[in-house]
Amino acid sequence: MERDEKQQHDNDEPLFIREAVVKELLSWNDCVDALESALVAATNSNKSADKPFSSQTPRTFTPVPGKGVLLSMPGFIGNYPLQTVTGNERHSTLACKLVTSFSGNSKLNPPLPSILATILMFNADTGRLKAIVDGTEITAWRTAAVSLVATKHLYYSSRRFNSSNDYTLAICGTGAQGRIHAIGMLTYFPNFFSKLNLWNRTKSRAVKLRDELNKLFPGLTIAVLDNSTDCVNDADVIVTATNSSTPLFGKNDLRKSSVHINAIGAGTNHHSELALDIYQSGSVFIESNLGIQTELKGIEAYVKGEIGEVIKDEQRRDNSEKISVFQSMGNALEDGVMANLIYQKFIRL
Ligand SMILES: NC(=O)C1=CN([C@@H]2O[C@H](COP(=O)(O)OP(=O)(O)OC[C@H]3O[C@@H](n4cnc5c(N)ncnc54)[C@H](OP(=O)(O)O)[C@@H]3O)[C@@H](O)[C@H]2O)C=CC1
Ligand SMILES: O=C(O)C1=NCCCC1
Repeated sequence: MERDEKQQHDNDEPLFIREAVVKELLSWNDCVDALESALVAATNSNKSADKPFSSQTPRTFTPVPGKGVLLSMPGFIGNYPLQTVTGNERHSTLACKLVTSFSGNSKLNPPLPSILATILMFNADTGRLKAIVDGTEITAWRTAAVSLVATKHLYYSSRRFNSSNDYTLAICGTGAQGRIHAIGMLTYFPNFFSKLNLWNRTKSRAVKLRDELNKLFPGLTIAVLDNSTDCVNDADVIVTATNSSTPLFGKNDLRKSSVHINAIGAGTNHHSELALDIYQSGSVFIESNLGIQTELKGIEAYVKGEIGEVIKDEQRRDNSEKISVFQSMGNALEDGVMANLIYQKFIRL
């Protein structure tokens, strides 16, 4: 099957990379490295011979009344470094992700993921369609891996040599994103977290995830909490991944002196999961300024900078502040580099 697919590609027909193959080719270290490139490129829109750069328009939202929404996410990333089996090479990628969000899918029998995606890759010199890559698993992994990048640069790197790694991770919302964030955090930062707190509106789903994680990470203490405030109370690193349109917790619910939050979910908007006092007292970082005017409309907080600037060390968390927030929205550049990472691995299989 795979040989046939590659044969087609040799005849200049677009390649199709299906979900099962994508899953086999994903790894956390590769994802984090590739996404750091995308996030750095997001900070630079000027064509450059030696630096990564990008070109992007805001994504569009086509509502399907009462059901869901279709997003189209085009983006170009130029001259970015990507590690492949043949070494560290420079790449340029033109891609467009089409992604649907239908929150009722979990109630279907059998259930479907709420977020389903396809990524179209084009030849960046001619515009010709080069590959169609299943984007559902890529969307799940890349969203979690961008949170890993934010957590690494805003929290982990200044603590990784501490002698006692007894940090607590809290996950509010144990759907597809909560699950993959738990697996990503515990795999990419090994032995950093000694405890995991889980909370979900429907408790049985948190219990199911606890049972799965107990097998994957023996020795880790995992607690399932009855409410979101108890879940975050003793946490050092927090992930929120729900459709909640009202805040899950506020600043007074956090006991630790230094806390990093990755806010992933989108309820009414992308900043409805956290109370206003968290945004107003913390350092807030985003993926790209492009999203501020459109998708962070109404956020009553000062956004300190883009994660790409933190990676380049041009922006930092102010460690005198108790809280840092990575306000995730999702960005087409991330999907472009991820599709290319999978494409490059696939053609060398
Ligand atoms: N930032 C980004 O790049 C991305 C963001 N997302 C967003 O992340 C969120 C989670 O996505 P995903 O995990 O794929 O979706 P799932 O459908 O798999 O999970 C949804 C989760 O949200 C919970 N939830 C739904 N409504 C509420 C509510 N009113 N209050 C509290 N919890 C609620 C569900 O709880 P229950 O089990 O009780 O139904 C479940 O835990 C979504 O908002 C999605 O749009 C997704 C992909 C990328
Ligand atoms: O970036 C994405 O992909 C998504 N972002 C918001 C919710 C739907 C998927």
